[in-house]
Formats: sequence, structure tokens, C-alpha cells
Amino acid sequence: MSSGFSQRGGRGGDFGDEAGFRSSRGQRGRGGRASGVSHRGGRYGDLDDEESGIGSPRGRRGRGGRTTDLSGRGRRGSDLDDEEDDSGEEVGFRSPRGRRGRGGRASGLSSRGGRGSDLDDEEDDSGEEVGFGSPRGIRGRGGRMSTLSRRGGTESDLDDDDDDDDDDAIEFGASGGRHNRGGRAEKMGSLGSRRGGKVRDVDFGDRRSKGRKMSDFGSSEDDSESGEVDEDDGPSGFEDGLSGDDSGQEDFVNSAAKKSVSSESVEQETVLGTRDNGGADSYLSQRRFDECSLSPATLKGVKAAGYERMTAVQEATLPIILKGKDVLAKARTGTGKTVAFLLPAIEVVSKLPPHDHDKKRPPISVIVVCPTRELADQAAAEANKLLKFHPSIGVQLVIGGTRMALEQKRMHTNPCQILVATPGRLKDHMENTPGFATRLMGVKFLILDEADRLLDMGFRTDIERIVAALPKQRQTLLFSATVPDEVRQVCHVAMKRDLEFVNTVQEGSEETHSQVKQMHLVAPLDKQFSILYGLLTDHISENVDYKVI
Ligand SMILES: Nc1ncnc2c1ncn2[C@@H]1O[C@H](COP(=O)(O)OP(=O)(O)OP(=O)(O)O)[C@@H](O)[C@H]1O
Repeated sequence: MSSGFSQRGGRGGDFGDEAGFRSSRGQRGRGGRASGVSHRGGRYGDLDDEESGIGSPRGRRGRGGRTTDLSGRGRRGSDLDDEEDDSGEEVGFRSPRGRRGRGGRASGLSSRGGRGSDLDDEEDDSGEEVGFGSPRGIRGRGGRMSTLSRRGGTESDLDDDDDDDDDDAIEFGASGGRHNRGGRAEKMGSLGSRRGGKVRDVDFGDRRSKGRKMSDFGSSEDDSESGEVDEDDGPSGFEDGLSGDDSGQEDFVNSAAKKSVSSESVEQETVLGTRDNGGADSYLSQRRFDECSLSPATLKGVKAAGYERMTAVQEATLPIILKGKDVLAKARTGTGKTVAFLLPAIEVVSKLPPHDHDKKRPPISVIVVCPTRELADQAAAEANKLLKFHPSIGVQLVIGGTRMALEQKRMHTNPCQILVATPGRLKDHMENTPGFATRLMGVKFLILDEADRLLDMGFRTDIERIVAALPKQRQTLLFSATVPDEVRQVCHVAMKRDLEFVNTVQEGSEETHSQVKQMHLVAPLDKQFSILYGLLTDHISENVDYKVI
């Protein structure tokens, strides 16, 4: 699981005195184990932080902890003097678990692309006291406390016995949905099939309901012609289901989803605190992997990886992919896409005739193209995990930023059937690595992960070149969080006419999966950065697989 704090566009001060920020774990949460805070388009100014009592969400009284290197540019961006403050001012930051934290440990945050802020944590004598309350309503020492609504409410009530002046208030709320007082819940349920249209629509039932079968698969109707098509001869189901703008498409594909959503409302669990595991597996469907036609070795790998039940995306796409169909899956990040496309890919490779060892190198059978190195790295790691009981299948990673010669050597000495790559580097190998283009003639499976992002990042030409260099007789999967025109155009170029569109994103739903915990905070502008800093620091120190956006 990964997480990220998203602050798009660097909107920090829209709330006047009460400037709020909201975090959403994994919102378009790429970048994997990033060790940095990336501020897209946002700039932080220099912040003078009066006594910054940024405590741990766990509430350790982390006074005098490690200080910080807060800069991607190698400079010290933050000086936190965590001294005892006897001025009377106390900025408190309450733990989600109700314990008070002050001071707080800090560690190295890098600020990629953004400007590091200077945090001067000086004593302040203003007498201001700001408390950061617990969601459980336990009063923070010396500070205001927050009573946080547990049900999907993002607005926190700050009960301040002493002071009604909201200017100083720091609120901390949480929600599976933004500003979601009513507790909107993500739901999933039966997967309907648009017959003839090849547009599948995940009907979002109650994800949190227990013991109920949630997904039902409609049969895949597939009698249209196959084979790669020209750009002007697009996939038929695709045209049926996806013409027009994105919102229109969603209306089309989600009508069933809308119906079921309106009929049920689901109690939102507390999402404060990243380790409050209350609904940890709520994103899983009831369908188990062993109900799928996976080989015993693959199933053993799945089990060894700790997966038993499928996520919604896996449940919706796996059976179709295993039938050999091209699939365009609209799915959000962090929903289990990687496993969804790797398992069928592994199955395809495992069924291929054994490699003739007289030949120099086995052909590459699967190509996974990811937009970033981190994502590629994650996908390769996941593949290795799942391949535990397929010792003859190898995975290689080719990504920018590493020495090509090294990759060439590795590919030469370690034959691989599954290649995970970023587009630029893959193209480089196609053009410059002897024998590589020939090995690509064996490709049976092409996966374009996060296609919208690949295109956003300007990889369209590279993708088209890659597609053109691969055999036409292959299966192609395209996963994307959104399906704008450009993605559709790539589908036309790269996929078969009878592709199936599987939409696992509920119309109007948040971009982020409900399983991805979210919280928001309303704080005075001058405290925002220090609070964010404390949150991130704590999060990073406690979550090995953190992801920061
Ligand atoms: N069926 C499952 N059961 C339990 N955990 C799962 C399952 N499928 C995937 N996971 C875990 O969920 C997390 C997210 O999965 P994954 O990385 O595949 O999502 P993703 O949609 O590909 O995300 P990203 O866009 O960040 O790559 C991973 O830690 C993965 O190990």
C-alpha cells in the first residue's frame, strides 16, 4: 500500500486564516517508494514557524528529535530548534490515536521540483495556543481539541473551551471522500457486461458489506473480428462506449453503477491515522484467486505473496484477460492493477514452449511499459514476487537513469521473458542494443500501465514506435486512470478491434480509492508547512512503503 500527500497546484492559502490542506493517500499516487515530497506546481515560501509543536500522529512526545534536511537540492531547508518553550504558546498536534505529540522527529524530506521552505522554529511569545485534537475526541494537552466526525465528515469540530477565535484553529479531519459529510462510500458489486458494446461496467456495490458476494461477471461476448487495426478503423466496442468526452463516457458506462450507489449508503469508517486498519481489506472482493483459472505454480506465488481475495480491478479484469482479450481498464492507482496484469502475463509465459537453449537468448514474451522508474521498479518487484514458483521465468528492468551498458550486460547474462521498462529506455534498447529488436519478435503480451500518464509525460511517439516494433499477434492491455482522447487514440493504434473496456471507476467518485486513507487538515496558513512536515516525517518513518506526492 502506498500513500501520498497531494497538494496539487500548491494551493495553500485558499482558506484565508484557516488554510486547509487535504491529503489523499496515493492520489494518482505514483512514484512508489519515493523519498521525496514532490510539489507539482506548488511553491512553498519561507515559513517562519513559531514554536512548531509538530507531533507525531502517534503522539510521541518527540521533543528534541532529529532534525531535518528538507531539501532535494541538498541544502538544509529546515531548521527545527525543538526547544522547550515556556512562552506560553503551544502549538499542539494531536495524534489520531489521541495522544499528544510535541516536537516530533524529523527526517530528510526532499523537495523535488518545489522550493524548500525554511522552517524557523523559534520561540514565540504571542501566547497563542493551538491544539490539534484527536479524532477520538480526547483533549490535547494544553491545546484545543478537535472532535472529529467519524463518518465521512471532513469538517472537524473544534471545541475550544477557552477560545472561540477560529483564526488559530487547526482542524484535522478525515474522510474517505472529500468534504464528504454524508459518508459517501465507494462501492462495487456486480460487473455488468454491455453486450455487443464490449464495455464492462463495474457496478459498485457495498464494498464494506460483509460476507456478500460483490462481483458478478457477465459473460464476455466476443465474436467480432480480431487483429490489429489501423487508426481509422478503431475498436468497435470502444467506439460504442467511449466516444465523446470523458464525462459522457462515464455517464454511459456507469448508469448501472449510479443506480446501485444511490440505493445504499455505507457507514464510513474512521480513516484518520494511517495504521487504523479498520477497513483495511474492504477494497477486496469476495472472489478468490483460486477461483480463477490460474496454474498451480502461479497460485502458489499468489498465496506466497499473501493475496487470497482479489481486488475489484483484479476481479473485473482477470477473467477477461485470461480469455486472451485485449483490455482497456479504467482503474485508479493503488487498486491492484499490477497484479491484475502480471498474473495473466505470467500465465502466458508459463504456457509457452520451453526455450531452446541452443539459441542465444530466449525471446522476450511480455513487455510492461510504465511511465516512471519507480512504477517500473515496483512492477518488476511484484513480478518477481509472483514468479516465486516459476523459476524458469525471468524478469528484467530497463529504466532511464541507469547505465545502458549495465542493462545490456544483464539482459545478455540473464535471459528474461518479462521485461519491465520505461518507454524512453525501451526505445533506446530497440535502437542500440544488438539483437534486442529480434528478441522483441517473441512478444505475446504488451501492457501499457498508467497510459494517461505515459501520454501526459510526452511518451506518445515512443509508445507508437514500440508498438510498431512488436508483433501484431499479441495481447495488449492498457490501464489508465482516465480515458481522454489521447488514450483512445493509442488504443486505436495498439489494440485489437474487439477490445473490452472495463471501467472500475465509479462516476463522480474520488480519484483515490476509498481504501486509500485520506485526511484533511485545516490550519492557519503560517502553520501549514510545519504541520505537513511533521505529518510527512512521521509517516515516512513508520511506513516503509510510503509514497509522497
Ligand atoms: N488481491 C490483493 N490482496 C491484497 N493485497 C493486494 C492485492 N493485490 C494487490 N495488493 C497490494 O496492494 C498494493 C497496491 O497494489 P498495486 O501496486 O498492484 O496497485 P496499482 O493499482 O498497480 O498501484 P500503482 O498505481 O501505485 O502501481 C500493493 O502493495 C499490492 O501488494
